[in-house]
Parts: sequence; C-alpha cells; structure tokens
Amino acid sequence: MCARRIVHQPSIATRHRQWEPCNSSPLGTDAAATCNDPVDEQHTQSLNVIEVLRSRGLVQDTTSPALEKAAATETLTVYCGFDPTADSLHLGNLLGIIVLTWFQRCGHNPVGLLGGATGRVGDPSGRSTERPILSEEQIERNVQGIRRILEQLIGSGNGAGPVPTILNNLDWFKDVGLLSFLRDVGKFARVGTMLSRDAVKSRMELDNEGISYTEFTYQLLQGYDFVHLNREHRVRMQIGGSDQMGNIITGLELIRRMGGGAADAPCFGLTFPLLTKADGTKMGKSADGAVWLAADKMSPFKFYQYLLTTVTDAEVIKFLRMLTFLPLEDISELESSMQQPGYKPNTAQRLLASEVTRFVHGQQGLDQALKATQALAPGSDTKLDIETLEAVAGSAPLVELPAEQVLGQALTDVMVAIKLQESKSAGRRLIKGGGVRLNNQKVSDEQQLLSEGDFIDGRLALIAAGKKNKMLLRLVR
Ligand SMILES: Nc1ncnc2c1ncn2[C@@H]1O[C@H](COP(=O)(O)OP(=O)(O)OP(=O)(O)O)[C@@H](O)[C@H]1O
Ligand SMILES: N[C@@H](Cc1ccc(O)cc1)C(=O)O
Repeated sequence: MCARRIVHQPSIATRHRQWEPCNSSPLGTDAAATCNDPVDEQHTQSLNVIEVLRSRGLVQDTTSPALEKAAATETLTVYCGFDPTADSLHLGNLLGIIVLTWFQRCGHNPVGLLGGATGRVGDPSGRSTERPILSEEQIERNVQGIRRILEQLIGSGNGAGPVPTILNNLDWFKDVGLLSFLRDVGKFARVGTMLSRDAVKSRMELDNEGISYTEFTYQLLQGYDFVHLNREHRVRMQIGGSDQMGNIITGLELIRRMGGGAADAPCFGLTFPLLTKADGTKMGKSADGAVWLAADKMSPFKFYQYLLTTVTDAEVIKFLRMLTFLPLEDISELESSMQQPGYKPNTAQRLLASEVTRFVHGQQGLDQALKATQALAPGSDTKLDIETLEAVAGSAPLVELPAEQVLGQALTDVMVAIKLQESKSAGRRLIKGGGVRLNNQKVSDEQQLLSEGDFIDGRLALIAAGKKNKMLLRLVR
C-alpha cells in the first residue's frame, strides 16, 4: 500500500468562529463520532500514521526506525491490550484507544485485546507493590465492562477505516498447559533478560518483598500474546503506554526466537507517554480518583467537568493535540488566540472537554453534560428535567430526607435542615431579596411550603441560596 490518505475537515476556525465545540456529528450520535471525523473530501492529505502520532505528542518510543517506512507502505495490524483490573477503562487508557483510532483512520487494522488471562496474573509494570488477586467473577465482570467500552469506541469501525477486532487472551491461554508453556515458550525466554526489565528490577531493588514468581512471569504471557496474534491474526505491531516497553520488547524477542517476524513482515512496537495526575503519578485504574470512561461509574457531566476544571492553560494545548482529532493548525491558532486580549478564559478547556466527552459518550452524552453544566451555572433559569438532575447528582452536594420531613414544610425550614441557611429568618431575607431559587425558578413567597409538585419526577429538587450555593434534595420514601 502506498502512502495513506487521510481526509481533514475544514478548519474549525471557519466552522466555529468563537471556538465553540460543534454540536452535530456527521455520524449521528454514534459514541465514537466526533465533529472532526475525516469526511471532507476536499481537504485530503497523504499522512503517515507515525508522523501524525509524533506531531500530536503521541510517540514516546518506537522499537525500530524502519517503522515509519512500513507504516507508509504497508497495511499494519496493530494491537493494544487492556487488563481487567477494573470494570471500566479510564482517561489514561483513552490514549491507547486514540492511538488505535489514528491507525484505523490512516487505513491500518486496529485490534483491542482484553487481558482475560493476563488479568489473572497481574502486570508489575509501573507498580511498586504486588497486585491483589481478583476473584474469577470480578475478572469476568471487568472483562464485560471493558469490552463494552472497546466495542463502543473502536469496535464499530467508526466509519473511518477498517473494522477493528476485539479479542480476549483467555481464549488461547485457557488451552495452554503448564508443561507445554514451559517447553514451547519458556525455552525461548532468557531469565537474565527478564530480570533486567524495569518492572522487575525496580521491585527487586525497592521492595524487600521482591516480586512473586507469578508477576515475574507476566512479561512472558504478554510476550506470547504477541506471538499468537502474529501467527493467527497477522498482528505486526503492539502499542502501549511507556510503562509497557519491556513487555513489548519481550514479545518482539519471542517472535524472533520462535521463528516469526520474517524479513518481509517485520514486527514493531510503539509506546506513548503516560497521562499523569496533578501529583505527577500515572493515572491508573487501580489508582485513587480515576477518571472513568463508563457512564455508570462517572457521568458524562462529571467527566466533562473534570476536563473543564482541572486542565490548566499550560496543559490544555498539549491535551488538545493528544486527546482530540482536531486539526493541528486549528489547535495552533487557538494557542495563539490564548495570548490575545480578547481571549475568553477556559475557551480551550471547553473545546477539549466537549471533544473528548463526545468521543467517549457520544453526542447525547455531551448534550447531557452541557445541559447539566448550564443548569448549575450561577443564577441559571434553565428548565430542569430528571435526567439533568440525576446527572448533576453526585457532583453537586446532595441531601436525602424522608418525604414526611419535607412535604408540607416551609421551604425556609427545610433550607435550615439541609444546612443551606443558618436560620429561618436568614432564609426569609434571602427570599425577599430574590436570592432563592427552587429548580432554577425564583421563589417570591417567604412562606412557601414544599409540595409533591416541587420534586421533579417526585424525587429531586435543586435549591439555590444565592448564586453559587446549590443543593440537591432527594426525597426518600
Ligand atoms: N495514565 C496513562 N496514560 C497513558 N496510558 C496509560 C495510562 N494508564 C494506562 N495506560 C495504558 O493503557 C494500557 C492498558 O493498561 P491497563 O488497563 O492494563 O493498566 P492501568 O489502566 O494502568 O491499570 P492499573 O492501574 O491496574 O495498572 C497500557 O498500554 C497502559 O500503558
Ligand atoms: N500489560 C498491559 C495489558 C496487556 C495485556 C496483554 C497484552 O498482550 C498486552 C497488554 C497493561 O497492564 O497495561
């Protein structure tokens, strides 16, 4: 195959003068559809996926300088693995999905691998302690959760390139016996090399508990995955975060020693930088405060808010390059505009939050996030519905009270009970001054009693005392 063609949308500057995220997706509400999907025939460019990834800050290392040429002249099948250590992927894992998507958009074949087998062993990479052993049921639940996300984000093919495949390494490991593994794979692995891997060395040096034999052998399992995928599915490339380089090289060495990766079809590895939390540590599944991709673990609203409120001006351009598919020229233009006097603060963060939320949760998820953001804005009079309120629940302060302690009671009494006001008289004064809103509607009656009708869907009400002090009240029956 010759240099690949990728089609670019018109500049978002021409589409959205105010740098506002687009609100319609060319592929409908498909979760993976973004407004910058490559659909405009007029803006074509021949792009090499490796050059694209480099230009977007998505390459930490590659295993061979020959990769660039291979990517430009051949169709590569590329895989990225995800272990089922939780029932959802997180923002850090999204980089792997984005890199796979870039391969797909440039005409290569992406494969998402579920670590049904490797998750039972535990990758020591980037960990200073041994992983807890998860129950079989938990691992199965986690596999299902991650499969759903992969299917949603890369499984559909996204209309932008070859349809990707999702595989589970338990499907081949379940039939491999210990003796045959030791004879057929172990013979090709060198213990000295295995010991020299960072993930092993650091555990032997740092922790006087050392490393278990189980986690020590992890690299061979991931290495064998690459051998199997190369033999059975013609996979020639593995990608992963920079913590995966040792495991990727183990795979390449095994392929070579076991007679694969012929000169006319060499194999490659590529790593991307790790996304880190504010304290500089890796964002991970097992780390605290993970930014989940599954909507039932983190609502699209909360996901959107995370990107909007925690990404600094210093980081936002880097994140736009790495986490979105927006044309680089447009991102550079936005970067320049950030230095101009007319720049509206957080414009870049809003664009980032919108693009990434749409990619992960689809147009519907983004709409929900925007609606909830608007509903919570200071002084908002947006009409509320139950979906918006439920999306907000979990992010805004929420109090639950038995219905009998609320219905028929004065609003001012309830405001004191839920600690939104210090006293009834303060509540009355605030109502008189026009500062109290019930479900975003101004309250004018200082004696107002709360009734069933004040609770949307009979369950939730949003009470605001002043512009910023908001609380959700849920009725318990
Ligand atoms: N913060 C991150 N930034 C970029 N890539 C990441 C990040 N975290 C994980 N990855 C990558 O995602 C892929 C799958 O990682 P995996 O799900 O097994 O580990 P994890 O999410 O780090 O979970 P755990 O916290 O349990 O180690 C790997 O390629 C890994 O390098
Ligand atoms: N070891 C990877 C996941 C993985 C599993 C199996 C593979 O073949 C590849 C990657 C991680 O923990 O991040």
